[in-house]
Amino acid sequence: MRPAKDFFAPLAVGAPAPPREIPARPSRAIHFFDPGNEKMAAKVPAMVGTVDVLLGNLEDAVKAENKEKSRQGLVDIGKATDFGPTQFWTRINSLDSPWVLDDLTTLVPEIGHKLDVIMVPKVQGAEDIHYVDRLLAQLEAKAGLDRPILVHAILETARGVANIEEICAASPRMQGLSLGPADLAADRRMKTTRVGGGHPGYVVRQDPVKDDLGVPQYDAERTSYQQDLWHYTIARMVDACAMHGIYPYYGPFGDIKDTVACEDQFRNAFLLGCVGAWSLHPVQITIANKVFSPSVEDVAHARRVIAAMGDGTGAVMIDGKMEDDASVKQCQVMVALAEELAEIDPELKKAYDAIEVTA
Ligand SMILES: CC(=O)SCCNC(=O)CCNC(=O)[C@H](O)C(C)(C)COP(=O)(O)OP(=O)(O)OC[C@H]1O[C@@H](n2cnc3c(N)ncnc32)[C@H](O)[C@@H]1OP(=O)(O)O
Ligand SMILES: CC(=O)C(=O)O
Ligand SMILES: [Mg+2]
Repeated sequence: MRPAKDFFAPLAVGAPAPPREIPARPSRAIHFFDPGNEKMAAKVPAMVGTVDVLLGNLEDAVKAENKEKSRQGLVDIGKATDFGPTQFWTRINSLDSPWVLDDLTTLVPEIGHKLDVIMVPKVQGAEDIHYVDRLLAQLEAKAGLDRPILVHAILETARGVANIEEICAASPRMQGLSLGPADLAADRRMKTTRVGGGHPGYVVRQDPVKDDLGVPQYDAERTSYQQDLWHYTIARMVDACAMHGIYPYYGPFGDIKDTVACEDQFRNAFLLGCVGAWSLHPVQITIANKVFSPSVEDVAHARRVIAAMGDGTGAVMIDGKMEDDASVKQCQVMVALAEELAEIDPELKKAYDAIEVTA
C-alpha cells in the first residue's frame, strides 16, 4: 500500500499526474463493438454523439484468431474518428492472456491521447490494478501523453468481489466498476447459463392460504415473485464505488430481444445507484439512455423540494409527505444528474427546461 503522500505521484518519470477526482461524465450506455468486425466498425463514426461511451472490445466475444485484427481495427478507428462529446474506451484482454501486453503497448502509443478509459476484465485484487497502473504510467511517459488514461475494473470472479474495496482504492486512476455476470456466475458456480438478467427459478413464494380450520393449503394457487440474482453484487459495488468517489455500472444483458426485461434490470441498477450499463446491440443504447436519465416527473419533484427547503434545513410538508435535510440531499442528487445530462443531450435539456417549479 502506497503511503498517502505518494498516492497521487506519477508512477513513472514524465508520466502525467494521476487525477485527484474522477469527473462525473455521462456514461449511461457503454456501447460495445468489435473493431475487427467491418460491419460493426463501419457504424461507429455515425454513433458518435448518440451514445455516451463507445467501447472497442478486444476480450471475450472476439475470436482468438481475430485478436490482432480487432486491435488494429481499434487503432484505425481511434485515429480516424473525432469522438466529440462521446467517450472512447476499450476493454483489453485479461491480464493472464497472451494478448494483453501487446494490447497495452500498441494502444497507448498509437491512440492513448484519444482513449479515456481502459476496462480491465477479471480483476482479482489490488495487485492487478497496480500492474496496469505502473505499466500505463511507463507507456504514457514514453508516448508523451499529457492526460492519464483512467482504469475501469470488471467484477467477474468471487475473489474480485471479495476484494472489491481494495480494487477501488488501488489507484487514483480507478474510474469505476462493472458487473460481469457471465464470468462471475461461472466462477461462483451459480447455476444460471444466462448473460445477466433474472432467472425464473429464483423466486420468493407467497405463504400458503389457510382453510377455515387454519390448515395451510399447500396445493392452492399462490403468487411467486421473481427476485434479482444480482442485487447483492450490485449493492456491494454501489457502496464501494460511492465510498471511493468512482462509478458503478450494470454490465451486459444478453437477451437482446427481451427489451422489456433489459429495461427492468437497468432500472433496478439505476435506482440502486449505478450510473449506466453496457449496450451489446444498438437497441440497448436507447434503453440505457432512457433508464439512466432521471424522469421529468422526478426532476420536477426534486426541484420543488429544493425550492421549498430554502437553506436545506428543517422539515416541510409537500403533497402529504415530509421532506427534510436528508430528502433534500436525495433531490440534489437527482437535479445534479439532470444538469450533467442536459449539457450533452439537447432533448433532455428541452424537457427539463420546460419544468415549472410550483410551490
Ligand atoms: C459477457 C460479455 O463479455 S458481454 C461483452 C462482449 N460481447 C459483445 O461485445 C457482443 C457485441 N454484440 C454483438 O456481437 C452482436 O450485437 C450480436 C452477436 C449479439 C448480434 O449481432 P447480429 O446477429 O448481427 O445482430 P443484428 O442482426 O440484430 O444486427 C443488426 C445490425 O446492427 C449491427 N450491430 C449489431 N451489434 C452491433 C454493435 N454492438 N455495434 C454496432 N453495430 C452492431 C449489425 O452489424 C447489423 O448491421 P447491418 O444491419 O448492417 O447488417
Ligand atoms: C461482462 C462480462 O465480461 C461477463 O459477464 O463475463
Ligand atoms: Mg467476462
